[in-house]
Amino acid sequence: MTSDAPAIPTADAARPLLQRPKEVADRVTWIGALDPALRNFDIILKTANGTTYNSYVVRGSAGVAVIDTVKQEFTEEFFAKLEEVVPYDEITTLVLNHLEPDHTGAVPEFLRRAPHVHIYVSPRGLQVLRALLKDEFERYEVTTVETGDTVSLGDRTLRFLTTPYVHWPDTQCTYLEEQNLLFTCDLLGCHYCDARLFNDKVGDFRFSFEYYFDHIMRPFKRYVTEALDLIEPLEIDMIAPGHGPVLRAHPREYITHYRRLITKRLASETGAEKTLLVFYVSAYGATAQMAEAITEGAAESDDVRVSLFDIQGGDVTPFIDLIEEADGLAIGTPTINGDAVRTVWDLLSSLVDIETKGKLGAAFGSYGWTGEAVGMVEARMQGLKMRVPEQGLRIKMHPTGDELEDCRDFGRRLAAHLAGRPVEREIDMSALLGR
Ligand SMILES: Cc1cc2nc3c(=O)[nH]c(=O)nc-3n(C[C@H](O)[C@H](O)[C@H](O)COP(=O)(O)O)c2cc1C
Repeated sequence: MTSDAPAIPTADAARPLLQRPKEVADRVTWIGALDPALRNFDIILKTANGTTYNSYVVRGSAGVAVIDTVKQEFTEEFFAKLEEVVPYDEITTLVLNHLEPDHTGAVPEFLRRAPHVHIYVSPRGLQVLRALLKDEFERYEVTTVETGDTVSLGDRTLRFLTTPYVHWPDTQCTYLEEQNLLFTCDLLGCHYCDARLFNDKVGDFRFSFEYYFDHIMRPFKRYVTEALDLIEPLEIDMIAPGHGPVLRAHPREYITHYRRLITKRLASETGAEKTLLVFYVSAYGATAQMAEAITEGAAESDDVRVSLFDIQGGDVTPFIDLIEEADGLAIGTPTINGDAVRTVWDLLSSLVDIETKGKLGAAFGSYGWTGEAVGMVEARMQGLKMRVPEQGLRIKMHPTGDELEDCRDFGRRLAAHLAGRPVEREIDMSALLGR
């Protein structure tokens, strides 16, 4: 063997990349876990590339902080990495940017091993931490922090930024001042597992980044905007999220891209100020007739643009962008076996991805004898915090000529609600006269 022959790898060195800690910046070390086989996250997300649970150690001259931990099943792997980087008695600080179990699974055991650490969470995080630790909570020193609060590690300073609802109420970001490094937890993260870790080294994760935004951040756009307002003025050399690649190449591009995703709007050709979408399903055409008459009535006003869609048996996901931008939503369904039709439930359940609070909602449909479906759709709309100003319109079997006129009136009233005009109602003289 010549002297320059490759060294025989030791068992340690043979461990796959990132079964070891990895330095991401000067005295900042990644000690997270890779989960390449994961195909479904939080029940709701597809994770074709698996994910990572990112945790970091920051070493200062007078203290060592651990930022977030990992999902419970990766606890041992996490401790193996942590112990390579720092002995427990040197750790002074535990920062929990977000208390969701995928970042706090190792926290109870971590605190048993390092009970002396000082924990920093947001005020809302405190409630979740209490629920996580139960009786053990009282044993630990916990401080709540808000935007502008700092913790000194000697020659390193952690500054906190409260960023609620991205995507849990408790979320915060932590900024390592001396290195312009922002720990964002779920914000600007994504489910993408690649042991090369850095955004300039891993495969193409753009799809995962947008998919994560669409399903995790999009329902909270208002809050994400506030969070971006808070972090944008910072000098940022690196963004270290809780999932997916560490963003060291062009980190600000990712913030800009979030802005683009938040403000994305479809092109509109009309000058109408408000939009109403009418969706329906219909087995025998009765609800379809109602939908057409409602559309006709609503479309009489110039200030509301009305669109009609038959969604029977179809995939509803293409409508989500449209619904997000619409001001109002009317949904028609017959009652079939005491329920609304499945496609209507699909549509309603897919609305969790967008903000529906305050949008106008209305339900209508034909029925034969019990007619529960309309009330169910209304209840769901109310559950989504939509404004439901008109009682749902139900018609027994196929509508008569008069009933079709009722549908047009219903449409006219929906348009008036949307445009902020006075809502005219026909006065029921027989009711007034007590007949
Ligand atoms: C399979 C089936 C089940 C039904 N179940 C109910 C029911 O539980 N309650 C009810 O009020 N009407 C029920 N109906 C009656 C329909 O709601 C009624 O025919 C309605 O007019 C259909 O509207 P469409 O033409 O828009 O589909 C049922 C109809 C079918 C075909």
